[in-house]
Amino acid sequence: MARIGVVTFPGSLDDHDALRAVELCGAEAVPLWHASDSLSGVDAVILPGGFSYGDYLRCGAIARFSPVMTEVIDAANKGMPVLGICNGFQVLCESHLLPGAMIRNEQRHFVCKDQRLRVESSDTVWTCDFAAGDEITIVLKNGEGNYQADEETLKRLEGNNQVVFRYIDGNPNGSNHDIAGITNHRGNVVGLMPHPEHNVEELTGPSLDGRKFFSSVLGFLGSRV
Ligand SMILES: NC(=O)CC[C@H](N)C(=O)O
Repeated sequence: MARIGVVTFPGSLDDHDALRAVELCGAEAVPLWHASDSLSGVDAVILPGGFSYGDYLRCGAIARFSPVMTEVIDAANKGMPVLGICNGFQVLCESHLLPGAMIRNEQRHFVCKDQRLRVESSDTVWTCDFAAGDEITIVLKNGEGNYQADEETLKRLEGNNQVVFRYIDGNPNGSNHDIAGITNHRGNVVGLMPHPEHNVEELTGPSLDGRKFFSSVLGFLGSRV
């Protein structure tokens, strides 16, 4: 059975939902601690949502220096699947595993809503069960989700098909090019602001669209073994 680790930083909020989603989708969920220098032999890592280190300095700026991140960066550079959800996406940008940066939402307040997205790329280990062009609904909840990158970086992301998710039916936070999620060149590291781990059960809704993130990576790991 594939083993997927979920890192808990001081101030993480959605680590338990991520662990639960991993289990619901058929993998072994492995809690990982920010101060650890081991990934406990996991096959993939999720950096969850929340307010790591109280969002001091900038969201994700302190978490990036956690001992466990040295291991995550090393494993990601060797091809391990890594998914950063919201605060996790912010940590991935601060770690330079993904380009660009997040600033305060354009309207200067926290946004919490069911967000429509278009899947732009199924060429990543976390989205291979989607088809490019699929439209999905995933919960969005953050204060600093406004994705910014310089023109050259945006051009490169668009040209290499590294924009994975785009906001549709309105841009909720001012992100450049309506970007909701991106991947690295290799397609093993994905970061997005909306929360797939909250969209895996009928009871809580608003969709089951989050399940495909987990089935995608399980398929990838299965085919790799
Ligand atoms: N839901 C989250 O992960 C929140 C991320 C971050 N703390 C923000 O407010 O932007």
